[in-house]
Amino acid sequence: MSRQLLLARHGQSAANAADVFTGWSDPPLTERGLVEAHTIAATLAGFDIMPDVMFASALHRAIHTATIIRDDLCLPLEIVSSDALNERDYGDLTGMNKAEIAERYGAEQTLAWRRSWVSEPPNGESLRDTAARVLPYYLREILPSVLDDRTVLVVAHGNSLRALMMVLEGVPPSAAETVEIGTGAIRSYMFEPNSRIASASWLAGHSGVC
Ligand SMILES: O=C(O)[C@H](O)COP(=O)(O)O
Repeated sequence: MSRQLLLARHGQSAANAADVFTGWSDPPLTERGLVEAHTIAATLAGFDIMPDVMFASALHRAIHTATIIRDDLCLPLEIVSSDALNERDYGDLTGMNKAEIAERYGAEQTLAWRRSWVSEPPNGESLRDTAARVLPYYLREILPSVLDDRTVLVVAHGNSLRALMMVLEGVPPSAAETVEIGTGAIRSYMFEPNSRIASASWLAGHSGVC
């Protein structure tokens, strides 16, 4: 009996390394990102955790990270991929350097675009918008597997996972900026049969650079 949900952020991408807003753009993993993906697998193995269901977004950096984890752990699984788990759409900020945007629009506005619950980047999604597409998918596709006594691994993105974590952990919108998941980090939840969360913990650090 397991009922364990694991959320892992993809390894570092080329856009993360260049400090640009990534959003729905589709850069590859860097060398460091590849190492982070292998490290996620090693960490899970170290805890004796073998996922039996795996989800990923439809973006390359998440699918590649999930594939490395699956192959390192020799798991005979198909990775279920969905764009419902994609990164928040950063709209017109996509591809722009984060430090340059902070200089142009100010640190406060940039922080609001990056970390508030309701602030929408121009032509992009707020974190609330991102939650509104992640949560139905979580309730429909992911939670039923967890409650079916599975160990479920979801490989996705900084903001699609933040949105999910906020709801799972009851973090109010006013505290949105306190929730962070770095590249290669793993958040683990154990569930009770009634779908309540019994415990939450980090299996790997959440203080990545991006
Ligand atoms: O899309 C991005 O740029 C990153 O995945 C997350 O960026 P953020 O830390 O600015 O939200």
